[in-house]
Amino acid sequence: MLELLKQAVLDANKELPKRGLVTYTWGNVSGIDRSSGLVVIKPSGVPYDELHIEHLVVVDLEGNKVEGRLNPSSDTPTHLILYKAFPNIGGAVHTHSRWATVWAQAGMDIPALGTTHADYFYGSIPCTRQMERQEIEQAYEENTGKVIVETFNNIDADDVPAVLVNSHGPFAWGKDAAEAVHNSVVLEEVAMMAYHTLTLSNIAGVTSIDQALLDKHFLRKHGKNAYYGQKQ
Ligand SMILES: O=C(CO)[C@@H](O)[C@H](O)COP(=O)(O)O
Repeated sequence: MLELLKQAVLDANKELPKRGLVTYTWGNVSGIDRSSGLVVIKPSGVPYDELHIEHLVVVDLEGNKVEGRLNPSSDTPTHLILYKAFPNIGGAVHTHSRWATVWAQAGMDIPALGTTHADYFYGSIPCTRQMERQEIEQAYEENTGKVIVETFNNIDADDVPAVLVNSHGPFAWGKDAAEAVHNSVVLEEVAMMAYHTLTLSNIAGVTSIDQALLDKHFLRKHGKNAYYGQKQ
């Protein structure tokens, strides 16, 4: 089981540069085996074109290294907090993808402006609040996870599988590492579309997708029947 997970996490990490979501060693992908509670994650600082399966690091949910000679990603504490808080996810990804990072640096939620967004995200993609100096200076990566969970206090993480970390960049997740990367790719696309839509909207006056259209596109793709915006 763990070997299959390692291969899936390796493939997902290799997908990031293929999709143009990372430069150099930025970003990281992890996956969890829920039966054992073990997490496989990219090692810190290893270029993607040099990454091999034996480089991957295995940690438990407390962050203890179980397997691997390299250090786990510096963002490991963030990934672990997401796995603890969001029980249905099996994979998580962090990138500095350009358009999503633009929204994160501006501290702005990405509004749902069209059906491309609505097919994957049931509403705005939130940006976390700015962190306090102490949260930054002490255990930044762990506090990043905490502020993400705080942001999702009233949002179902299964319905909006992505977040923008203020002044930093996006995290996305899914049922496994591959789906987490898929959601990260779509996030980057809708971040660019939204930026340009709002730029044009000064003329067209567009502010948000019609609720019925949001319901129709999200709920039908995720096995829920829309009834005027009420999930059944
Ligand atoms: O966000 C950051 C740094 O700002 C990190 O995600 C790096 O982009 C990748 O760190 P490692 O996974 O190599 O430790």
